[in-house]
Amino acid sequence: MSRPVPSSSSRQRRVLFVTTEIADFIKAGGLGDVSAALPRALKPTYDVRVLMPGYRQLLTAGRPIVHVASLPARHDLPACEIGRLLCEDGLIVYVVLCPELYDRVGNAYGDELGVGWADNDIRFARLAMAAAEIVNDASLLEWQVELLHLNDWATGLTAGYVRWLGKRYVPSVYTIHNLAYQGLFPVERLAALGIPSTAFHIDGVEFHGQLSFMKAGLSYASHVTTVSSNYADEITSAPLGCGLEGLLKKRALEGRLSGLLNGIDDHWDPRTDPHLAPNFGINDWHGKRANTQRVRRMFGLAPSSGPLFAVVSRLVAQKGLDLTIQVADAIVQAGGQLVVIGRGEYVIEQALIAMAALYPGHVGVNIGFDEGEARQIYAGSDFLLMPSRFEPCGLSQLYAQRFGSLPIAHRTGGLADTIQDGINGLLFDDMSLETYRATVLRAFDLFRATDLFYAMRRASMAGRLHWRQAVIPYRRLYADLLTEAIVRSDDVVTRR
Ligand SMILES: Nc1ncnc2c1ncn2[C@@H]1O[C@H](COP(=O)(O)OP(=O)(O)O[C@H]2O[C@H](CO)[C@@H](O)[C@H](O)[C@H]2O)[C@@H](O)[C@H]1O
Repeated sequence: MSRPVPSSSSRQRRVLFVTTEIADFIKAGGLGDVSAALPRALKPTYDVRVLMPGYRQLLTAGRPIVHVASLPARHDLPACEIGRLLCEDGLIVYVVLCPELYDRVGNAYGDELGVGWADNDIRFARLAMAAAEIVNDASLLEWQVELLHLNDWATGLTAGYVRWLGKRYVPSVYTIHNLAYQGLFPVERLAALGIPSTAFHIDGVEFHGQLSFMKAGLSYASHVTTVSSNYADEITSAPLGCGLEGLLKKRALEGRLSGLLNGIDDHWDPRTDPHLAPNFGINDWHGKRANTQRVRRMFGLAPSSGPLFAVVSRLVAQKGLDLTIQVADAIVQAGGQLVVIGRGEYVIEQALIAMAALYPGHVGVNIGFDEGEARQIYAGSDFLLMPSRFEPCGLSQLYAQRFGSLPIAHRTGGLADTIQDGINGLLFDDMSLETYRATVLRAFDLFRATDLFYAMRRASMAGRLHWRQAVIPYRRLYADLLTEAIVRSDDVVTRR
């Protein structure tokens, strides 16, 4: 309690960014990257602080955590402490300290084998309730939250708790990074989680007879965003609306659904990335080739002058790995090679291992999650395969482009917004094996047309979608919501 809270300019408005991953400490996918980059990009303008669960990865990161507040048990949510951790660059991360819920071996959502924790409703309701309590009681952290920014289903209940417990209106932004994960639980859990039964209706948290954390966020947040404008459009109808298209369409018509494209930050730069040997920039194709040879060695591939294809992915149905497994033969027959790093569903892992066994020396698979290796693969590959069935934004293709690896992707979601066919990658329109295979074979022609290939590589490396630009619409949205809050708070006080 004794450490002084680093002061912020009094003119900066206070934003609590609630998330379940941050790449500094724990990352399961793109949410971890965004949670590390977006609050930092906002910091020059807003006093943004992060709130997240006190996973083992944070407790053992070697950074001091100062206890700043205690919260009582509520319903079946255990009592917890709030700790404050200061990142090296000054970003403040508040940590919900509740060892029985978070101090476990595994990732943010499940055990080492990827099996979701059975008490995830309690785990993430505890996080959401902590956020709402911080919003409600300015004395807790001696820092009055003026705006909440929530991310994905695991934080969705926060918007509900703020409304149910709230003494004042606090505007909230709810960002959908992936609508397919909804956080559905049996209705019988309402009381345990402290959700009023009156909220269990079609305009509240009910989804086909179940409790939906995702829907709490969509129903109660002041504004919903997602991570590309194309995906924002796609989710207002079936099938990508995942059953929530009606509500999302309504939010869109109210002007309360926006697609704000993700960016990438300075850490993703082949000229300086410490994982690469050697570093390289645009036109240093010799340096890039040295990284290709290194990846071949890492995966035990034979020497080759053909193109190297890569996959860096969570291994889930969304990412279309089944199709990539079916084009492996065409890649090898045409003189190419393929490397994969990924972790996820057991069936997909096993199918990839079986694929690698069929093409020794030409296809390599690493079942794992390794940031350094992922970066080496982006740097060493010529093409990144991303036949996603849907893709809210996608960061892998952006990293690949920056590292001079041309993405080959399905024209969907953020992939369509960030890849220009024939300029900085290749796109195919329909999600069929034939079209995908034809596009992969197109890549071989491109690889042989050296001038065009290098021109595209240059274009992809130069086209930087940086968080410095990507943050601008978030700043505007925050400003609009804060202005609107002045009016709404009077209204809420009158209604209560
Ligand atoms: N085996 C492995 N080893 C090391 N690193 C690995 C890895 N597998 C994946 N990664 C890394 O995980 C991240 C993946 O991010 P993406 O945005 O491409 O997809 P994801 O589906 O996780 O994110 C969701 O949220 C983000 C953020 O909004 C959206 O862009 C996206 O469309 C949505 O599905 C990248 O940083 C990638 O390098």
